Amino acid sequence: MKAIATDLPEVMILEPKVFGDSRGFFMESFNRRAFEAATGCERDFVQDNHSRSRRGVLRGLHYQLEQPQGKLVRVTHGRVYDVAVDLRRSSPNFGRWVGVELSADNHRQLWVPEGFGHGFVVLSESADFLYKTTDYYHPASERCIRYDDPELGIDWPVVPDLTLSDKDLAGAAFGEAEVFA
Ligand SMILES: Cc1cn([C@H]2C[C@H](O)[C@@H](COP(=O)(O)OP(=O)(O)O[C@H]3O[C@@H](C)C(=O)[C@@H](O)[C@H]3O)O2)c(=O)[nH]c1=O
Repeated sequence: MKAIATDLPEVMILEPKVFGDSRGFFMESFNRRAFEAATGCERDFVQDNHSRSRRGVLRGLHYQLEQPQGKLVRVTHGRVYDVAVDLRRSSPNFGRWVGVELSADNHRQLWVPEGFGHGFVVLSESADFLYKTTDYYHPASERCIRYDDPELGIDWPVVPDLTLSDKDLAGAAFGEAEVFA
């Protein structure tokens, strides 16, 4: 497992060791010890999620105010551009974001800790997106910030015909959103 820093110190790219041979490949997609060594974070992951989306689907930017979730995210089919935004008012990086391409080919994972907003857009014909979370789904405290908030200024790749859920279309402006202390 190789850890690669991003511009936000708490957000990390993890690259599992991939063993390829004539049959295909093998990798440890999660190893608690390796995760802790790479990130310095001790976590109990309690939920695994899997979504499938077609090209141009954009999900985000999501977070839960209560039961905030750390997310270890990856793609097993296709390609996405994945974004994490620091939503902790006390952070020197409050409002800053990082974006990383995750794909079935690059096997990259992104560790998005609690206190960050998260979203992605699908770049391939379809994408299977898998992630582990450190707390349970808590719809009552789920929040969404608009992906295209001008203050955040996320540099999303250009993908024609974006598709968003009604919930995501109704996302809050960053400046008006309830965020973390
Ligand atoms: C996220 C989630 C959704 N659901 C249900 C609620 C709803 O009926 C259906 C679809 O939910 P959503 O539209 O919220 O799914 P989606 O837009 O894929 O939400 C996800 O987006 C990405 C970007 C994240 O970071 C995740 O944490 C999560 O918020 O699935 C669960 O049962 N458990 C869950 O953990």
